[in-house]
Amino acid sequence: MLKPPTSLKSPQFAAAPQAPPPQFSPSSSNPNPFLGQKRKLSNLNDISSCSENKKLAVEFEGKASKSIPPLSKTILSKNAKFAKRLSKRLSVKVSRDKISRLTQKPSFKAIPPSKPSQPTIASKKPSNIRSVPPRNAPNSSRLPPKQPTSTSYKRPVQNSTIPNKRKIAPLKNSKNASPSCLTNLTDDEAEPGPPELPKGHAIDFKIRSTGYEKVANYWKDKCRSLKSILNSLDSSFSSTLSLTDDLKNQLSSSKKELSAKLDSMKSLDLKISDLQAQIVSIKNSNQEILNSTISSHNSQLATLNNEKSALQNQINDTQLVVENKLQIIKDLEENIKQKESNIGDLKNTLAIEEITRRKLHNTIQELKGNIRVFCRSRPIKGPESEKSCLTFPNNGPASKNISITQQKENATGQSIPKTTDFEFDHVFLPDESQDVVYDEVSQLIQSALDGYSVCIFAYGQTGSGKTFTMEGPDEINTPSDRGIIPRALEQIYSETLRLSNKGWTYELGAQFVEIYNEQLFDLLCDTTADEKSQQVRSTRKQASGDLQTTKPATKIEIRQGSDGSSFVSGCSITQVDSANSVSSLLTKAALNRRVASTDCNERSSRSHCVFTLFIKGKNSQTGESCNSMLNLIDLAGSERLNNSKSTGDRLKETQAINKSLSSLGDVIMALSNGEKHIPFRNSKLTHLLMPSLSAGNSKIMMFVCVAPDDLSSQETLCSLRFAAKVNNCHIGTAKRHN
Ligand SMILES: Nc1ncnc2c1ncn2[C@@H]1O[C@H](COP(=O)(O)OP(=O)(O)OP(=O)(O)O)[C@@H](O)[C@H]1O
Repeated sequence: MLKPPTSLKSPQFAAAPQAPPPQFSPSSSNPNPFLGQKRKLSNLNDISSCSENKKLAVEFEGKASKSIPPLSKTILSKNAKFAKRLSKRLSVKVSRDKISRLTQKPSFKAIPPSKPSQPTIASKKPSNIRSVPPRNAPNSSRLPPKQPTSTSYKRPVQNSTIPNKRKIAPLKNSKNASPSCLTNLTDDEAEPGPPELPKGHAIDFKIRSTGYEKVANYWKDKCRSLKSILNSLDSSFSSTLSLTDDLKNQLSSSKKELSAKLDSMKSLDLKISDLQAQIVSIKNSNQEILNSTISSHNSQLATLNNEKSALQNQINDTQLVVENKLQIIKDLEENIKQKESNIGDLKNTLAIEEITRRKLHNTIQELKGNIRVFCRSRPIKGPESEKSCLTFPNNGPASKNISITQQKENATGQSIPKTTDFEFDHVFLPDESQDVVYDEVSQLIQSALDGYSVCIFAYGQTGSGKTFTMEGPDEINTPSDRGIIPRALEQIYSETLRLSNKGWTYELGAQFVEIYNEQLFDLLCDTTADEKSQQVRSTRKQASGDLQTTKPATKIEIRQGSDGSSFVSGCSITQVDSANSVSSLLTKAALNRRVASTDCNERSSRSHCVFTLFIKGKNSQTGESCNSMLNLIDLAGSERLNNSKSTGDRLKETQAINKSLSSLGDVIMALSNGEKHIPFRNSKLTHLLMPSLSAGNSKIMMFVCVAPDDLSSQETLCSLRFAAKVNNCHIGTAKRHN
């Protein structure tokens, strides 16, 4: 809030126009009526201006005093100071002291013409109006010395008062005149007016006129300075008015802002009331939710308490049941102890029964013959399908007969079919699966686990199905494709696990030897392919008589032990202690055999493969033990030398094969005939199989594999004749090896 300028409220400001002395009123005695009239007009203007200023000051004080900016405040302050000074000059110094002195001069009558009273006035002029000295005022220093006043002269005080009162009266009634202004004028009226000048006195008149002229000039200057002051005041008031207008504008804008604020306040009040209503509604809804939640929780709590009591009842019941069960368990434990003792007895009985079973099984095998010959014909291939030399009389599930028909020329040169019939322990038809074949073999495998040495041969010409029967096809897609060797290994391994429940523990060691050109090769060795290839090349050169071998082959030899038993030195034996080891060793053997076949043409057909499984078992319960061998032999092709028309290396291969096959026949015949000397050492094959083929030690099974095509009829016939010869052998009962 800005305060209005205090100077504008001062009563002295309004007193400024009261300066004119009362002695200048128009009077009939005034020798210069023009000057008196001018003085009157000037006083009126001053008073009017004073009233106007007062009016503006009051207006300013009433309306715009509350918001004057600092600049206008400064201007007003300056104006106020100036007005204050002006008021002092006019009201105090001029209107009272100076003018009264001028009017109280001694009577002109008493004053000599050479001593006018004007110098006295000039010498006592106030310092503050020094800036406007009367132009004709004589210098006080040059004034003549003061003349003594005449005693005859008296100042007519009351006469001079009346005209002044008459002149000021309208100002009293002026609407804008301030009380202080009127008061000052009244005080001046109380002073005595100027003495009337004596008439007809030339010298006095001259003196008086000179004095009046000086006073008039003095007041003229005063009026001019007052007018200039008045002009400056007008300009300052005009600026104040413009400021007032600005303030009015600001006030109106503030009013607008205030109304806008009021409107926003109203809207805020509305929002607040809405929010309060929302709060109340939310409080109510939350209270409802809380109440519902509390009630639901209370109901849940009640339910849980019911469940808890029910569970407590169940626990009590369960504890009773548990106590009963514990009692039952005690009874059962006693029963178990009793049963365990019974089981021990039964185990002993079972072991005895197992011994009995083995004996019976062996009896059955002996009744079947310790040399058994099975015949298996492979299926007819595409080009051979037109004609087959084989027929199967008494075709059935247990067929034993097979017939081969050949075209023979009679004495007259006519082609006459000639059929030769053979009977074996079992004849497998071409479409019979590997499973059916293995069913007949598995009983003999069981004999190997029971402690008997077993030899299973696959004999036949090349391409008749020997490898298919012993190992399976080249690509085994399903377990049913597998041949005798993988199935036998699997059976023995699983059987050792089963027999472990009966106290048996077994050690299984596998050996896989290839006999090529009367040389032994280890198919389970870790020899690299290069070493194997070198080994094979060396063997081929040795076989062909070229002694300049670059690297000697790894020597695998059959040696005689101190106890007379033979064994293979330098050949690795792989422990079979898991199902994985069974498959991995067969994979390794097939890989080694394939590498050898690459360097030696058709080697797989020209070599014997002997898989030997060494079985050592011990029964911790019965104290029994067993030590046996299972030999699974895939023989080389049995082509006749004359028919093969081989030459060179192939001829030597054929000769070596025939030699070993005939040695095998000779050994079997010798065993059958009961001869004292069995020619095991005539070939590497029979020498290798000597421990298994020794008299009375083995169970022998031979698969004679035949091809059904006409072109192979002669070789098929030879194979069937060899098998029939073996089938007629009786090598006595096999001995069990403990
Ligand atoms: N019973 C059978 N059923 C189906 N296919 C057979 C059967 N026997 C043999 N074969 C197939 O006949 C072909 C020759 O068989 P395999 O190689 O076993 O004869 P092999 O007598 O071992 O010959 P090699 O003496 O040359 O080794 C193979 O393709 C084989 O899959």
